[in-house]
Amino acid sequence: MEIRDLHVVRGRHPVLEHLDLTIGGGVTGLLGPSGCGKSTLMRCLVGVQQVRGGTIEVFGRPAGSRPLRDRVGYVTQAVSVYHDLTVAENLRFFARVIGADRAAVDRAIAAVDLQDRAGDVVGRLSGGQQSRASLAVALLGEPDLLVLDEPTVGLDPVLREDLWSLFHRLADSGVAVFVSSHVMDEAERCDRLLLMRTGRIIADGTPAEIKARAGVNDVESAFLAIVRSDAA
Ligand SMILES: Nc1ncnc2c1ncn2[C@@H]1O[C@H](COP(=O)(O)OP(=O)(O)OP(=O)(O)O)[C@@H](O)[C@H]1O
Repeated sequence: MEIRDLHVVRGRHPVLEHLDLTIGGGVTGLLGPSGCGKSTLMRCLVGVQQVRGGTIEVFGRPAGSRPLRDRVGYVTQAVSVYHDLTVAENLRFFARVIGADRAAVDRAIAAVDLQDRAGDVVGRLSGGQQSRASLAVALLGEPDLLVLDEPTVGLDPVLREDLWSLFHRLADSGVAVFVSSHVMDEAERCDRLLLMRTGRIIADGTPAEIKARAGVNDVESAFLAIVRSDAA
């Protein structure tokens, strides 16, 4: 994925200013405080954000273009499955929409480890299970890129851990996973970490590299140190 000179204005304010970024395989984490532009950047990658300037290419095609429809999965912050349908009913419904077969439904449910709850109505599942059901929908088309906007928000540490393990299993199977979070302790789970602040990427590297560069032991301190040296 190649982003060049991306410029986005939302409302009256510039949100992303001349952003350049290349994203590859593995689990890439986008971390930064609320409002820094993470969702906006993700919306650009999936091609649903109006941009003022710049280019965004995914697998060599313009973001959002037709050939990418099955290749990019996107999970927004809101749970995007029907609460009054079961997990399996949701998956079968979305499979019909995108033309995926029955086997894809079973594979997606298995990938998020919801086989035991496939017959349960989504509204009666836990938050983490609901997030996994949304993720299963995104997996239906067997995407090569998964864009996940704060998928672990509001989940307890055990469920967050489960989801991160799932992201790594997906990445190991060849899916590029691009995931945002504003929880700094999740940073350690990323293969590559992008720290974002007010529409700019202020650090880019493995968690170990970023900590070493800042001379600190945790990503939160690294973030603060980088912000301070940036301001100085
Ligand atoms: N629909 C909108 N219209 C105008 N401005 C918007 C809109 N959505 C977001 N913004 C602004 O764009 C900026 C970036 O928002 P964005 O949602 O990308 O941030 P974020 O880092 O994803 O935040 P969060 O972690 O809270 O989801 C914010 O200043 C926000 O106020």
